[in-house]
Amino acid sequence: MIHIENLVKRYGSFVALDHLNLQIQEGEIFGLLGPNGSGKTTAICCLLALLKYDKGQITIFGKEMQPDRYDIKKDIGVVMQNVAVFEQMSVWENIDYFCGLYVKDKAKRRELVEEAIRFTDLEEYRKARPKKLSGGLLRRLNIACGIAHKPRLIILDEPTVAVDPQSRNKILEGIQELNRQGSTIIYTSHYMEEVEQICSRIAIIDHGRVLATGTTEELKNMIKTGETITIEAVAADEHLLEKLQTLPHVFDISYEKQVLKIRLSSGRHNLVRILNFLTEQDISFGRVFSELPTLNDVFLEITGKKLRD
Ligand SMILES: Nc1ncnc2c1ncn2[C@@H]1O[C@H](COP(=O)(O)OP(=O)(O)OP(=O)(O)O)[C@@H](O)[C@H]1O
Repeated sequence: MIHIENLVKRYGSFVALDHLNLQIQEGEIFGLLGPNGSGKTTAICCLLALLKYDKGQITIFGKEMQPDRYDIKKDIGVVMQNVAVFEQMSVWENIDYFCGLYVKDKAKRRELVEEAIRFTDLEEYRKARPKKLSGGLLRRLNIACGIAHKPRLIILDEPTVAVDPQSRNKILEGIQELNRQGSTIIYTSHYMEEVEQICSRIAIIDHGRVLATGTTEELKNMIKTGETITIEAVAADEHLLEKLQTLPHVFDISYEKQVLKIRLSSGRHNLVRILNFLTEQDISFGRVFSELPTLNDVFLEITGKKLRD
């Protein structure tokens, strides 16, 4: 559905997109995951031909994207990071206005507006003006305005930033429902948990480049970490840490404030082996837990830094 090839965007001498490549298939919830400033919004703005770029090619629905390709744009719904609604209009009127840019038939539009209101759970606020709404409700209104016309492609740029947990869950459930109803979704975020929860495929980006693409499972399989074992309240010395380092599958150990973190490549019986070893050495310990890799581990291994750095 979307091909982005070798996209380069510079702001003056600063390279915001550095030969970015993306392929998005129809029916996906595609996550663009990257830290603040990695180029997500710039990529979206180039994709929509809202920004000129220096190099590269973009096709959407098999057609080359240009600023005046309204035949492409009419099938796209966009929810940008900053809420953009009219203060002087009610919730209902705002959604009706934006939907009216695409749907001229009044009866059909009424149906679509009602559906968008139900969908974002804004029924009791339909007559309210935006300034009476909380941050979370305002974001839901912003989403309703972007999706009411039921576009084939929906692009959401960090729709859950600064949103309360209740609204956040509603937004995430809503996105999955839109996808089930047939829309392809592009979802940008720097929250790895959200991306992991809803996206069928993910591109990890940093410094305007795609570092890795795949399903969550595929991304996790690309890295060395298969399991992280954390052991609390353990008194370890250099000697013990050195011995632990020689156990099978162990490739990284950190020890701070009596908390031992051991990263291992995948393998069977890792946890049992570590605990047996500590018992043999007569080392006491507190809580123990083993975690499978997260997208943060993927990001950490690929870039050497945490996603929220
Ligand atoms: N108009 C501009 N002029 C100069 N630099 C810009 C401009 N817009 C963005 N940038 C820079 O380009 C880089 C990419 O920004 P962009 O907003 O695309 O990142 P992002 O991943 O969407 O981050 P965020 O989550 O903070 O929005 C950042 O370093 C940003 O400071």
